[in-house]
Amino acid sequence: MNNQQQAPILEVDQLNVRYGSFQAVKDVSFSVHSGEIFGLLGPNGAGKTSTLSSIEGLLKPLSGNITVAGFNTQEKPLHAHANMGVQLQATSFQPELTIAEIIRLFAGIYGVDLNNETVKEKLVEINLLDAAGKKFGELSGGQQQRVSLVISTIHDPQLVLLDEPTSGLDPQSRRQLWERIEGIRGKGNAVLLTTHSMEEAEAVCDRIAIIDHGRIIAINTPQALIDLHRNDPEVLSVVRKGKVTLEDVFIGLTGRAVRS
Ligand SMILES: Nc1ncnc2c1ncn2[C@@H]1O[C@H](COP(=O)(O)OP(=O)(O)OP(=O)(O)O)[C@@H](O)[C@H]1O
Repeated sequence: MNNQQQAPILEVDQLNVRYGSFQAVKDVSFSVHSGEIFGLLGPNGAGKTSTLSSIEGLLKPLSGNITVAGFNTQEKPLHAHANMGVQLQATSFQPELTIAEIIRLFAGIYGVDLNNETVKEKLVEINLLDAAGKKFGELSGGQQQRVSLVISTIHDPQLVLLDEPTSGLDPQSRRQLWERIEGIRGKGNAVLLTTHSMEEAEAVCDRIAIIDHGRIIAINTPQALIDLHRNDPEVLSVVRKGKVTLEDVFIGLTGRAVRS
């Protein structure tokens, strides 16, 4: 049985999010399966973070159902949360704590028993063993991202949620992070990420959803989206170097206008 036939690890059904009178997410439905990296792509303000925050339980949606590992996030939030890992922003970490202290602290929060040897293994995993005693605030952006990713997976969750995990990283750090994200998939777990990078979406995502003005306008593999839309007049009108790319399809589908 392939993973698409199993029950999805994440199911978002008819999600609607409203801020006051403004509806940011409109009838969004999609599912993510074990062993899959799924990307949410969309212009600024499209509703990606609102969707992610609803899954994480940080935002109460107007309507819709979300299940994680079979648990409804509103009815069984603790069970749902136990099965997800959320990448925290750098500002969520106390800058005066060392990396080793942060790993121990979050292991405690997640109820994971780490001894000195397993903390060391985590540090080796993110190439930061030599920096174990460094304060978080002294790390580079790339190093902070690596710490943040290891924290989000410390309890080996079945679903990992990453909001623009590689923004601001140099190509080397970005590649390294891609490999770590692929490592999560390699263990049979699932990743839902948001990104503005079409290169990233093509390189690591098995499937992507393009979201615009709060609605999903396409879901497919990156290659299938290119193949399906390569002859659309809107796509052809934005092709730059003769070969249709995912970015051409994205701009063809979402329009050229810069969002506020
Ligand atoms: N707390 C809030 N109150 C009012 N409006 C909000 C709030 N948070 C988000 N919005 C609006 O909802 C819409 C969707 O925002 P969201 O952050 O989900 O988009 P996004 O796709 O993640 O954008 P970006 O790529 O810029 O991060 C935007 O128009 C935004 O201005």
